[in-house]
Amino acid sequence: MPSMATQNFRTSNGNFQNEAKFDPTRRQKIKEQRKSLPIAAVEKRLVEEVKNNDTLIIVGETGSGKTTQLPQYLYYGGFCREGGVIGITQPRRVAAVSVAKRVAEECGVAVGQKVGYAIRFEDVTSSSTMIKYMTDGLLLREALLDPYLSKYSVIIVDEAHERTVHTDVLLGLLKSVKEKRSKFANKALNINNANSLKNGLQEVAEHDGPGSTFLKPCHGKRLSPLKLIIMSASLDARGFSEYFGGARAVHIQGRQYPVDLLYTLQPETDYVDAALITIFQIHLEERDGDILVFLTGQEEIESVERLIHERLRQLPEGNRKLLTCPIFSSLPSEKQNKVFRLAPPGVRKVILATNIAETSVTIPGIRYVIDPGVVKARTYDPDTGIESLDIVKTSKAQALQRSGRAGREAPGKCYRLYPESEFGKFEDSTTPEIKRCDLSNVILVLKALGIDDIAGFDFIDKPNRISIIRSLESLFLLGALAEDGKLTDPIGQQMAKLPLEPVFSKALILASQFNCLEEMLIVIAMLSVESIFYAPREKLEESRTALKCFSSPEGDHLTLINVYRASVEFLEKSRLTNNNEKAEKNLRTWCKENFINSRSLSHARDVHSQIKRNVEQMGLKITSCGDDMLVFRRCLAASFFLNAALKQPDGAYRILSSDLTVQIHPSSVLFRSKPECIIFDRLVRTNNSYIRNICRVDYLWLPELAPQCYGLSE
Ligand SMILES: Nc1ncnc2c1ncn2[C@@H]1O[C@H](COP(=O)(O)OP(=O)(O)OP(=O)(O)O)[C@@H](O)[C@H]1O
Repeated sequence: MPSMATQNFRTSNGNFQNEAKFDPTRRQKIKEQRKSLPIAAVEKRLVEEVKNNDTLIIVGETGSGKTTQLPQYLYYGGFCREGGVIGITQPRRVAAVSVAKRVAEECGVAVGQKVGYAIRFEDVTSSSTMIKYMTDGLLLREALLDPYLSKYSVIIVDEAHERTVHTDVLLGLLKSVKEKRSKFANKALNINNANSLKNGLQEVAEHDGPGSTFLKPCHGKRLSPLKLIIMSASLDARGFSEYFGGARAVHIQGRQYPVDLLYTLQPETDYVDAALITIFQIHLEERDGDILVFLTGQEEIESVERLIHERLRQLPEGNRKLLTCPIFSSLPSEKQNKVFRLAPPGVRKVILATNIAETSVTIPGIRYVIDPGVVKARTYDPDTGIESLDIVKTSKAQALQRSGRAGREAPGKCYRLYPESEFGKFEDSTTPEIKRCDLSNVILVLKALGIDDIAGFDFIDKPNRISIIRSLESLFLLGALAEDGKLTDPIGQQMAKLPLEPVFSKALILASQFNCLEEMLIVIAMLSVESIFYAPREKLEESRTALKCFSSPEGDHLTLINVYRASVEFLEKSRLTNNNEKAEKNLRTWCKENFINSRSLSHARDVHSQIKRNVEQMGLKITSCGDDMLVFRRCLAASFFLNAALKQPDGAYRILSSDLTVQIHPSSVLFRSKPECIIFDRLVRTNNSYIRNICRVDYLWLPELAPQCYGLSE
């Protein structure tokens, strides 16, 4: 075994990362696999292209090796020689984590050494990290602390075709950072002594205008020009090239293995049923290989999982070796990681995934992909200010990405559950998310970066003007923006520092004034994860009885506090007589008995410690309101006032800020009691518009605590 120093790294949430594995046979296999990738043939040319061009657009087939190989080529090509880091952004956490793990393995190091990743609430990097995978949202946050992104020598924006709101904002930001760094480097080249270097820096800062924080290069290093690479398998290279002033675009030819595309003869009326039939058809008729099925959400995935198990029971014993593996964004990462493990020999794995498995990831073993051609996408109605999730058709680019999850280790097949003629009618690419989402968060980040003229920001696609106005309005009402549109000090500045939705950040800041920050930290952590409670259909009554032990007549927020505190109390007691591992195990059993999703709860505990650290760093006072929950509810009303609703004679609710009529979701503890006035956390649209996470408030508190919204006009 080669001797190489390995070290365990602790993540911010205290977990240890995998140690590097040095199985020589596997290393040899990986080495050969890397050599056979289409991108390997053009390694030298690609490095030259990056040397010669400050902005480069790379388009290459799915699986050709862009995400895993290019950063390594650049590393060996000398792009980290002066200590610069190669940063690669991904739209999704699961891709950032799984690709970093793969590349670390290819390099023979433990994750967190030379190769690491950072996602919200989890940083697995160290001072020796030179290749860093991260989500695009995380890089945006880094820009708040280091506006020149000075530690990076190269930034690769991967899967740019997805056009997430973060990718779009990042592209605009990187365009300007790149120009400034080039200007800065040119200036520095012309300057011979330290004094004039200082003047040169001053000049750049003055040119950048008031409010610029770009005076000093960070980390005490000289800034070199930033190399920017935009990458995807399905990119409108021309549009991106134009946006970057005629940037060079290169195409990597060839794919690793062929993928056969199969279409249905007729349109399917029930895609879930069609998916089920196809799963079993493959399972019973096709040779070895795992199946990846794209579905639209957690509920659909869980129901398909149940149906698969039901149908399996009807098959002869020998045909039952089919293992289901769900993956969706609210699933805790340890569970998400399960899909990357190979099934035992002789067992076929069927992965039921949302579009989080659509790009970048390689799931070992996948030979078959089932694509119903639909996806759940964010939509935003600027007239009501309401954001919702709707099921829509995928674009051609998405279909291509989905089929590209097969054919990565061997030839594959993609079953499209629609006729070929339908495919022709799909949009070429997905509508950029920035055109269909609430912009408050983005605006807050841009303002914190000193970009005040939001409408004038150089977006690759401009968002809707009404959406901008609406989001500016809500930030103003939340007290984050002053009348001149600038971030307020300290509220707006503090809100921008927290990696949370603006309303959550505001709630934490207000809670320190209301002396209930301890309670609010718990609530925000619990609201940041999904499905704390689970209610299996076959045990509905039992789960309802369990919930009653925690439920508060005041609503879901207080109920969540009760659950969190009861779990902490249980864990502390258990630790008195057990070691930590056993105590955690006991907690999982306690969760199971109480129909609480132990993984979600553990995720909430991680989020809690992270945001607690954040508010402590900001100097906020963490105190408890004790038994006086009225104070806490008043604080909720003062924060979530934009989500206040009044009961209507028919039992429905009217949202005061938009006049929209909604129903309380059946999962709420207030579903039956239906108080007069409430605030809620989120709206979900299925056949009905439902509000979730609800707390009873007093109608009269609204004009008192949110006069900017509900004050009586004179
Ligand atoms: N975790 C893994 N296990 C096994 N093979 C892997 C793994 N990750 C990558 N590979 C191999 O490396 C190849 C290249 O993957 P990579 O993600 O770099 O491709 P890509 O061009 O970025 O694809 P995409 O456009 O789909 O993101 C895959 O096709 C696969 O053969």
